[in-house]
Amino acid sequence: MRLDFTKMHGAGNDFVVIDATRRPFDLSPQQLRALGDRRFGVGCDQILVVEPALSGDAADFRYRIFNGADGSEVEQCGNGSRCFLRYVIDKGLTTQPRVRVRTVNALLELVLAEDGRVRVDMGPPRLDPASLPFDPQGLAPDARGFWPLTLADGVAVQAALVSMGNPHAVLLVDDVDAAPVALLGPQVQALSRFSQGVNVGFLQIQARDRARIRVYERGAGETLACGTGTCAAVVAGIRAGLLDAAVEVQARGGQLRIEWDGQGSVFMTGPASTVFEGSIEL
Ligand SMILES: N[C@H](CCC[C@H](N)C(=O)O)C(=O)O
Repeated sequence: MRLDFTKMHGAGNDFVVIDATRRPFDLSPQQLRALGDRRFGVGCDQILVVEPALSGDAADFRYRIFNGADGSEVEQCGNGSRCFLRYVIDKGLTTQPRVRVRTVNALLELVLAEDGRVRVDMGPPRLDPASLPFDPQGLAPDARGFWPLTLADGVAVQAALVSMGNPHAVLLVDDVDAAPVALLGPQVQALSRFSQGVNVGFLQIQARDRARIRVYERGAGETLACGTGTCAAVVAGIRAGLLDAAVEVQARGGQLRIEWDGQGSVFMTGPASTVFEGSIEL
């Protein structure tokens, strides 16, 4: 089948976007993997599928998210949500600068800002282990909300556990450039306590309103940016008393602004870019 797509990125986290507003989405997991393959397909971190809202839903659209490396469907994608808004505006699927979109487990509100960035109400973080899910059996978090994890080789790490609709484990590091992301990321993901897998974030705090981050994503490996991972990391830093309520975070692919008042929604502001249009025979 021939498939038209749009290639986009949000701070370097890259996406293949598919318009399923006029014809039902019916790609198989192997077709999704073929699409996401960086050698034999288009290549992307995630595939975003834009669908009409269900009738009677408060949302204006639905959008589904699939990890590019393994075709797994996931609950949330922060950088993807910004690209989703850019896409529906540029494609004339909406004339509104403010759009509500339903994902698997959330209703997000997105606004196009004057400077072309997109601000997303990501909803509140969830901090109970069951929301990731994470099996806390025999463990308890420290006063800052960090849990002791023992990796397969006996190495002990401390991680804050935050759900943004998808699961995140956040480690504090002194220098993200020196952090052993490719080593620790898979080792944390391999823990059976994360029965649905986990995204592993590495947060370097530079000031109370400035940080750097790298994320080893579930179903994608290290990406140049991870919106939900950045939200989760700032929530962890605020809860630990290390960050203020508004933080500029530098990822390898770009910068995101994260705001959280300590109890309500997390707000993320950042870029969304279209790279090219294409079609592929799947
Ligand atoms: N790999 C993530 C989904 C994409 C999240 C990320 N690209 C973002 O911007 O939030 C997961 O399996 O939960």
